[in-house]
Amino acid sequence: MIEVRDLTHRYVTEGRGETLALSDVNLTIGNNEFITLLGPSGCGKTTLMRAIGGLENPTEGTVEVNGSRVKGPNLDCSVVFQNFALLPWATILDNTAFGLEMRGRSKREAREIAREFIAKVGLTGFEDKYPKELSGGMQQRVGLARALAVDTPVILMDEPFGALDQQTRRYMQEELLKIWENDKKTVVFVTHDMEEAVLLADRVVLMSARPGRVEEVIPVDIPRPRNQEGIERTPEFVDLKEHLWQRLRDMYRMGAK
Ligand SMILES: Nc1ncnc2c1ncn2[C@@H]1O[C@H](COP(=O)(O)OP(=O)(O)OP(=O)(O)O)[C@@H](O)[C@H]1O
Repeated sequence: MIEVRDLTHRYVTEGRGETLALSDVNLTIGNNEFITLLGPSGCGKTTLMRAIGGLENPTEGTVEVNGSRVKGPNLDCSVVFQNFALLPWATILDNTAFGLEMRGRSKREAREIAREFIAKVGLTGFEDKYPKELSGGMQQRVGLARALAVDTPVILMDEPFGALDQQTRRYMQEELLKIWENDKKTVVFVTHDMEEAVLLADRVVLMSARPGRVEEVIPVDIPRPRNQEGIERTPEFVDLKEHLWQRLRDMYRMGAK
């Protein structure tokens, strides 16, 4: 369970003043829940995700993960970044094994587990390649394998498919859903794509324009397993998308005034 209480975050940049990124955010996320954070650009989605992972120390308020207050990088969470964040000098196998070694596994054990997760994301045969030899979609599969391999109860994903072309993105969304449905974990997934937010989520957390607040929490009661083609035809999907679009459009209009 993740408990975010009264979270406010201000970035202070020397000589350029302060940015109030989040204001009084409250949110409870259940175990094994898939949450998407959606909101206008710059509303603080990444900041909230980083605060949950202990990568950002909030100005006010608290985050608890499984009953423990987060005070620094949190070993209960693994992160998948938009730009993959792979080590360019390490092979796919070593990139995937890295987090396991950091958590104290022997090299042999880490590599064994890494191979299993490389297979899960469909990259068997690429273990000895380097990141630059792989397409963007394949690199992000490595990012996913690395995050899954450490087997944390929480996975934080910061627009992980944002840099991919539309087809690859769709494929990756479906792969992620399959993996998550087989081995559920708590996922906090940042996106600015309404369709992606609805396709993946148990609940969509809609945030207001900066300073980010929780504007609305919207349950997605569309049955799983889901895929893009199937879901697009459901009236629930169409209605949710329309609702989100109206809310976001209002926020952009307010921002433009
Ligand atoms: N390290 C930083 N120093 C100063 N300001 C920052 C820093 N990181 C983020 N900000 C500012 O805080 C606000 C929230 O940023 P954040 O990246 O959390 O938003 P976001 O909703 O994830 O944005 P986007 O959808 O554009 O990726 C923005 O105005 C951003 O410019």
